[in-house]
Amino acid sequence: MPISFQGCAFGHRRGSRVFTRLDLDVPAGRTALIGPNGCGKSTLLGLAASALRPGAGRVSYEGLDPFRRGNLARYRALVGWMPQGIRPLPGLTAREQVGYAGWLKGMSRADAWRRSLEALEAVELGPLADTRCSELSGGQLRRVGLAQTLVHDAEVVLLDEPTAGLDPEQREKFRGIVARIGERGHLIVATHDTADLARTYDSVVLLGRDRVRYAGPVAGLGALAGLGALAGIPGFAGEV
Ligand SMILES: Nc1ncnc2c1ncn2[C@@H]1O[C@H](COP(=O)(O)OP(=O)(O)OP(=O)(O)O)[C@@H](O)[C@H]1O
Repeated sequence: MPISFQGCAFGHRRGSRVFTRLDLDVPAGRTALIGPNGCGKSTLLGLAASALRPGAGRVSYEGLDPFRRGNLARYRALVGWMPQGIRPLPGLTAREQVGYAGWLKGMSRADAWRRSLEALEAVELGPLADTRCSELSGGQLRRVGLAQTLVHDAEVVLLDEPTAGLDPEQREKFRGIVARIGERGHLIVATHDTADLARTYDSVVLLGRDRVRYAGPVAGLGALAGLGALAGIPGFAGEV
């Protein structure tokens, strides 16, 4: 199991809890994380990325707990995270921004620089490597964000709504890139883009308020759709 949540409690503010006791083994391979607005998808990814620390319980990747002494840097080198809202760093080109992300993850400057171009090529942005990020479109900037998570060869890639706000053409391109990333390691993608889940993902985790309603193969979601359990998930067309 790539990422495991054991009895996790978390609230962004004192007195409010997104999770009171989350138990979840995220399936291996490509997993879509779906659920209604505000159910905690971004929070779950933030916990998986070790950007958020559970108030109780633990999150681990193959047994590695990021908050155990001395583990944090190693954990973050293994787990890449693309949060919502990638911002261009002032004055930096796409390659510089991606290389900087690699350096922050502990790569040498030379390795980060070399790998940054490969990561940009993996997201089909090689030709724009020397363009300033501030001049890129929203979809292109999202791909820079994706390259930032790939630059250090993470074994698990977490993407928070990577296709939100993209036009259908860019969305389709993104799906292809996501499918290729899934071939190299584990991938967990929070998404409202639920059309055609079976084409892009192996498994689905359906989150409800403070609980996991389903975790398993995409095909198993069909039965839930029949029970109306998917009502209220924006964009969910019913068919998977
Ligand atoms: N920084 C924050 N401070 C306080 N509350 C927060 C913060 N971030 C999220 N929340 C609250 O935590 C809950 C879960 O939010 P989260 O963003 O994880 O849900 P989500 O499923 O990703 O939502 P969406 O589908 O709308 O992106 C919501 O009630 C939200 O209002």
